[in-house]
This record gives sequence, structure tokens and C-alpha cells, in this order.
Amino acid sequence: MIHNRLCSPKHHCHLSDTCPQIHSHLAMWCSRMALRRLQQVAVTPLNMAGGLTSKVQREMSTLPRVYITRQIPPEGLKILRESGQVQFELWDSDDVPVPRKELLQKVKGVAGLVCVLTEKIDTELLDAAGPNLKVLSTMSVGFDHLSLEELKKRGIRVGYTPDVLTDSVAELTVALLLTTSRRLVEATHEAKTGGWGTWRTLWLCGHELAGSTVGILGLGRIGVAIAERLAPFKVKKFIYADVAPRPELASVINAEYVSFDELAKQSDFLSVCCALTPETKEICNKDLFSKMKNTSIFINTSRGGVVNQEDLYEALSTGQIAGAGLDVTVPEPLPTSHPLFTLKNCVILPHIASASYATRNNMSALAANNLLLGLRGEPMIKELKL
Ligand SMILES: O=C(O)C(=O)CO
Repeated sequence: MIHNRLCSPKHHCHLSDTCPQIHSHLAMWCSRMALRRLQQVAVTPLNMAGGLTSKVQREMSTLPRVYITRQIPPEGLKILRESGQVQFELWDSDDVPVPRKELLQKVKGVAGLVCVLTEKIDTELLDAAGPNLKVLSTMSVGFDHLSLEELKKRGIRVGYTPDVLTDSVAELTVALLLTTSRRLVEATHEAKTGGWGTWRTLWLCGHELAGSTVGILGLGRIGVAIAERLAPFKVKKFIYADVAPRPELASVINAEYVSFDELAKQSDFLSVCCALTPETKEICNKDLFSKMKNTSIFINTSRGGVVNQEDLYEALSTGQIAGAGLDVTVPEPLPTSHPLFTLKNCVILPHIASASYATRNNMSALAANNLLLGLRGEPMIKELKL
């Protein structure tokens, strides 16, 4: 029908003049579109349900209900929409998180929940959701915003999004490390504001990777990916500290397992890659900073909570360490009045390590697929073992 209308004499189809096959292509495209439209009706988000026939409404109402706490990137929404498996409602904004009160209302009785890292999934929220909730899918690799114990107690399965963001996070970590060590923010500021005088022998000097020792706190996929990217800069040695040696991962980058103290003492660049857990909370504190060299650069792209920020401020402002690059802070956003923002040797980014279009789309697709698999009672692609 649509095809006929497009190609009627009233709507002259100029494509057909140049390609006799175009009509059959168009016909195929039109029927695909019509089919898709039918599929979408069955899974139209709840807030768009008005105007559907009562039969479709009845069919829809039998599908498991899902709430999505953010307008996630298109790939994930497309997967959910086209699955025909769920009916979903979402907080239709990416600019502000769903207010807690609204969230507590919206999760009532849902079977599935897709969240991002800004939502605390705790006892209060799980109580509000009630016993229907079977699957939680977070569009993040970090899971410090989830009460794992509560989820386990209630038998709720949890999906998350490791691996798909490894390249993007590693890439950003390298960018942040170089920005901090080679003082790029200071340099562009000087160039723009008239501080650029004659070429000077020691002006804006930084620290180079060539010949350095790079330390990784918490060796996982991301730590390995960072080291792989740093190796061509002629790093002399990679070392790492963790709760236990990780020989398989370490062998990929030829990294040596050292104690936490040795990591602090030897690292010219120390990159934090560990998850935030009760054990790692503020593990980077004055104890660590006091053992670091005053030429060392500290980089954190994991979670702000692993760092004691007052101690970091002290270490940076007294020259105990040379610089810090942070993609994560406590709180987020970090208030612009925070003392760390006053320091020239501290580069702060607004939690963008995984922020590439490709990665965010992959994260949203993985979160959607995890949810659908979980609701079908099948193994998820990436599921947390609780
Ligand atoms: O996925 C996460 O845990 C993030 O921090 C955002 O990429």
C-alpha cells in the first residue's frame, strides 16, 4: 500500500527512471517497514499506548513490564522495541536522572529494570518494586550502585556490561595520563591567555612515559588494555598490585606482581583500575601518596570512592606527587567550588571514560540483551555471579 502510494502518478517516482530494480527494492523495504510497525505496536512503550485497539492492548498487557531509568542509546531501545518480549516505560531524558520519588513509583510491579550508574538499587527500591522483579540490567561495568546482597537475597538476576567498554576506557585513560603528565590543560590555557612568551628551557615541562615504570592498581581487562596502549611509548616496566597475582592477565603485558607499598614506591605513573568495594574504599589515601615519588602521576578512571580526596588534595598541593588525572570523583558532579579544581596539577574530567558513540551503543545493546535473556530464564551474555 505504502509502496503504491509512493509510486502513484501523483507522487512521481524519479528513482524508477534511473533504476528499473528500484521498484522491487522499494516494495521489499515497504513491506519490511510495515512488518516492523506491526512489531512495534505490540511493544510500544506504555506512555505511548493510547489509541491502540483493545485486542492489541490486551496482548500488550500480558507482556512483562520493564522500567528503564534513562533514555539509553538507540541500539538498546531498538532491541527492546523489536523483541516483542516486553512492554517498557522509560524516563525519557538523558540530561537529568529520574527523581527518586518517581523511580520508586515507576518500579512498582515491574518484572525487569534497566538502570545506569546514577541509580542506587537498594533495599528501599527493591521493596518498592516488589516480588515481581526478576531481572536487573545495569548499563555499566561498575556495580557499586547495586546492593548485591539484597539482590541475591531476593533471587534477582543481575546483568552488567563489561568488555564492550574496555577499549574506550583504556583509550581515555591514556589520553588523561598524557594530558596530566604533559600538562596540556595548563599549556592551552597559557597559549590562549597571553602567557606564551619566548620559548623557555624548563617552561611547562612534564614527565615522559619513555623509560618509566607504570603501576596498575587492580589488574583486569581494562588494566591490560591500558598497558597494551602504553607499551609503544617505551615504558620500561609494568607492575601491578591486586588481592592476588593474576598470572594470565599479567603475562599479556609482562607485568610484575608487587605489594601495594612497592606499587606506590616504584610507579612513575599509577593508574587505578580496581572496582569500588568495601575493601577498596579510599584505599588511595595519605599512606599511599606519602610513599609515591614527588615526580609521580596518579590517574583514576575507576571510581572516585577509591580515593580519599582530602589526602589527594594535600599530596598535590604540597608537591608530594606531581599530578593527578581524575575521570571520577565523589560526588559526581564534583562541585565547581571543590578545592581540587583550584590545583593546576589536577586534571578533572566529568566521568567520560566510556563515552564514545560506539561504546555507549554497545553498552545499551548488551544491557537490553541481558535483560531479555534474563527474563526468558536463559543465561545472560554478561551476568554477575551473586
Ligand atoms: O560502566 C561504568 O561502570 C562506568 O563507569 C561508565 O562507563
